[in-house]
This record gives sequence, structure tokens and C-alpha cells, in this order.
Amino acid sequence: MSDRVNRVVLIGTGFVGSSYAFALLNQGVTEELVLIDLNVEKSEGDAMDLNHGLPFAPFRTKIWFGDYSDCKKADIVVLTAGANQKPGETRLDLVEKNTKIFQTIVTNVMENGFNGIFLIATNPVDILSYAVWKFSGLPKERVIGSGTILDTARLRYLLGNYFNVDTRNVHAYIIGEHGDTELPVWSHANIAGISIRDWINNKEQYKKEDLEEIFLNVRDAAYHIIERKGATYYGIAMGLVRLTKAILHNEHSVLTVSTYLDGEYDQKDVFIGVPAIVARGGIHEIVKLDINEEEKAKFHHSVSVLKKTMDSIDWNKV
Ligand SMILES: NC(=O)C1=CN([C@@H]2O[C@H](COP(=O)(O)OP(=O)(O)OC[C@H]3O[C@@H](n4cnc5c(N)ncnc54)[C@H](O)[C@@H]3O)[C@@H](O)[C@H]2O)C=CC1
Ligand SMILES: CC(=O)C(=O)O
Repeated sequence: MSDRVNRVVLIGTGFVGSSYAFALLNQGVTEELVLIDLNVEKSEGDAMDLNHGLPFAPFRTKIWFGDYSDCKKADIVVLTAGANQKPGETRLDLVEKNTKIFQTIVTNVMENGFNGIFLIATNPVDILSYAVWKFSGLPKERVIGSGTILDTARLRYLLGNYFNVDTRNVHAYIIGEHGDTELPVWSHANIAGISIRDWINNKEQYKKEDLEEIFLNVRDAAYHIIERKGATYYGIAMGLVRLTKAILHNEHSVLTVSTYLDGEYDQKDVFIGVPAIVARGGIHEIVKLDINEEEKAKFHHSVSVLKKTMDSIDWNKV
């Protein structure tokens, strides 16, 4: 690592934001972490509480409750502010209120001289990533949504369980909207280089129909968790730390993020989840998987649902 001090500013210290801060501290990823939230007392309390864990952390992270002027020196501004889903609500139902909140936040960040990378988790994350790109005027490479990083993790976990293999040896992606129209890329899914199709065909205890059930559990995981405990946060928090590390440590890691498509996957002018190489400058390159016709049709549908929702937003009057 260079001698430069890395700074992350986190805006929104609710369930997702505070879990991210905790995970970031525990993994020793950044020298400085600034917390900002409308709820000043909560955010101040979080900064105090996290600082008291420093003697047990692997690395010295300076943490404080800050304000927008701290964004000027930030490498990454992480956005987890805004409304979350109530039971029965879809992510797309949040679009209106969270776009308004984001206009205010992103304007404040940019007016304070920010020139780094935005990392976004607030839902609907694909549309809000597009909004951040529009509101900030930053190059598309420097606006990254968490996209389907969590859905991909859920798929890898469930497949690892099903085949009784370490989830880190499962290579499979969910792409598309982080939401109800996402899709698994079965055509490229493999464990230790052997395709999922072959794993199924080679052992009689495995069944193709089970894969569909696994996917439905991935797609609907947020609903299942929200019904039980009101919100999801640990998984996405760890996914955001993974992304933060990939950026700050210039890892060139392939992660399924929401990024701007400009012709890739035959789509234009949309932020959506696809595998991409993530490094210090942000999105280094989009990985273009040769997906099959069925996957192409589902991906196209996912794009069209996002675009239809975006069309309902009057960007000049947000
Ligand atoms: N992308 C993903 O995979 C996931 C995304 N999410 C999304 O993350 C978002 C946050 O969820 P939670 O943390 O559960 O919600 P939360 O309600 O616990 O936290 C939201 C925080 O944002 C703050 N906030 C609201 N407006 C603000 C503003 N203008 N400036 C600064 N702070 C502001 C609130 O005070 C609150 O502390 C939701 O949109 C949720 O759907 C949640 C889980 C996974
Ligand atoms: C809430 C949400 O987006 C998730 O857990 O996937």
C-alpha cells in the first residue's frame, strides 16, 4: 500500500451503514472512516461505540462523526441513506422518495469538492446508481452500485450448501436488476471448473428442478428476511466491504456490480448488475459473458423493467 491515507465517507448509518462500518473496522480496510447521517445522535453514538472497539481491531482506523466538508478528501463515498422496504414493498416502490433524498445528498457531496468514487447500496440500487451518475457528473467508471453482489453471494452460499462444497469454490453469477427480475447465469456456473450441469448429471442425488428452487430462494431472500426481522444488513455490509477493498487495494476483482452499460450485453443507458473488474479507478472493465438466448431474453426484460421505472421519474423535477 502507498503512504496515502485512505478515507471512506459513509452517508447513512442505519442498519446497513452501521453494519458496514463495523465490518470495515474489523477487516482493517481504511485509515479513515467518516460517518454522516440526518440522525446526528445515532451517528455520533456509532462513532463513539466503534472507536471503543479499536483496541481489538487489526488496524488503526480513525473514525469520526463528520459533515459534508469531509467528502473533499474522500476516496470513496458510500451511500446507504434512505428508506428501506417495509414487508410487502418491492425495491422499486422506494424509487421516488430515495431519488429525492439522493439529489440532496449527492449535490452536497459534489459541492464540497468530492472527486472520488461513489459506492451505492440504497434501493432501488440500479436506478439510484444512475441517479448518482446524473446528479454528480462523474465519469461512469466512478459510480458503482452494489448491484447483484449480494444476490450472487446468496447463490454461491446456497449452491455450496446443496453440493456440500466450500462456497468460495462456487463460481456463479446473478445478473440484472437487484430485484424481482434478476436472473442466474446457469450457462457459466461451475464448481472447481466443472459445470453445474455436469455436477447434476454425474450424481443421482442432484436434480435440475432443485436449481430452480435455489434461484427462487435467492431472488426472494430479502422478502424472507424482512418478514422475519424487518431489514437485511449483514450480507450487504460485507459485500460493500469487499467492494471497498477491491477499490482501495487496487485488486482488479471480478464482482457483480451495477454499472453503466453503453452497448455491452446489447444494452445502453442503464445501470444494471453484471460482472465487472473493480480496481482503484472504479470499474476497470465490464466482463462480457457469452450468455445463451434464454438468459439474453431475461436480461433484456430486466433492463426494460428498470427503464420503465426510470421513465416515470421527471429528472428535471426530482
Ligand atoms: N443493495 C442491497 O443489496 C441492499 C440495499 N439495502 C438498502 O439500503 C438502504 C438502507 O437500509 P437500512 O440501513 O435498513 O435503512 P435504515 O432506515 O436503517 O437507515 C437509513 C438511514 O439513512 C438516514 N438518512 C435518511 N435520509 C438521509 C439524508 N438525507 N442524509 C443522511 N442520512 C439520511 C436515516 O437517518 C437512517 O439512519 C435501503 O434503501 C435498503 O433497501 C438494504 C439491504 C441490501
Ligand atoms: C434489501 C435488499 O435489497 C436485499 O436484501 O437484497
